[in-house]
Amino acid sequence: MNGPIASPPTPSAGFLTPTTPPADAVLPPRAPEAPAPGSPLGSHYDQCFGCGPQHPQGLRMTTTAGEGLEVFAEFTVQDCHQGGPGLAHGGLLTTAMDETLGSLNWLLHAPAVTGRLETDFVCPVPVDSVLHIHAWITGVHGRKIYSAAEGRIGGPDGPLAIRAQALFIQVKLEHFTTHGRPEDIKKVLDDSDLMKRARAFEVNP
Ligand SMILES: CCCCC/C=C\C/C=C\C/C=C\C/C=C\CCCC(=O)SCCNC(=O)CCNC(=O)[C@H](O)C(C)(C)COP(=O)(O)OP(=O)(O)OC[C@H]1O[C@@H](n2cnc3c(N)ncnc32)[C@H](O)[C@@H]1OP(=O)(O)O
Repeated sequence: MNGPIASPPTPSAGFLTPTTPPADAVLPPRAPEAPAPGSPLGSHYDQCFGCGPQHPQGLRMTTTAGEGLEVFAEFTVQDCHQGGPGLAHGGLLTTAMDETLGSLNWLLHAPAVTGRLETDFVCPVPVDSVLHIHAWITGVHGRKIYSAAEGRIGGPDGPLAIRAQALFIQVKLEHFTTHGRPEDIKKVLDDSDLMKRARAFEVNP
């Protein structure tokens, strides 16, 4: 409590990479293997906190392909998602946005991980609300995939509650096999269904 106030640490170099695409970014065509508009995208990994159907505490979100490079998802805010009394925790709302934005990778057939995710919380989201999320790709530049999303309460035209922009970076499947906990990777490698889903992401040469 005594003595001079320490000066705050400065962010390390490279921290402020934008989530808006550069002028020479492109909007690639939807991958030929991408699920048809209106079809569910499925879960990329059954233990994923966002979409895994086997995750005991997860959000179990499902996402639907839209036209072009867009997807739609719904997230119902439950008792266990509270931050303030009766209100959704902002971090969980961000997770729902991350999950939906990540699902855009199905449309490009490219495994990618979140590099940067920015979220604006526009209004509080009460428990029992259904958040309708719309996410779309705003540009691709090399391995960088830029995207944006909006979440509205109660319906696709409901009040805007949350806005996000993200930068995903394309990776090879080795990203997961190299860095993931070995026993979890082994389970995926030993499960032909899971592997089929993982391979469904790989870009055809
Ligand atoms: C066999 C088992 C498979 C099982 C899995 C199956 C399928 C999974 C496939 C896909 C998943 C699909 C859907 C997922 C849906 C939702 C889930 C939510 C997603 C997440 O929850 S995912 C977890 C959080 N996420 C991370 O855990 C990333 C940690 N991180 C890293 O792993 C590295 O950091 C990496 C790989 C990002 C980059 O590393 P790297 O060595 O490959 O590339 P490098 O550093 O050279 O960067 C190349 C260019 O990107 C720029 N760049 C790099 N990083 C940046 C950053 N953070 N911000 C801004 N710009 C960045 C550089 O500035 C450079 O730009 P430039 O080209 O202009 O120089």
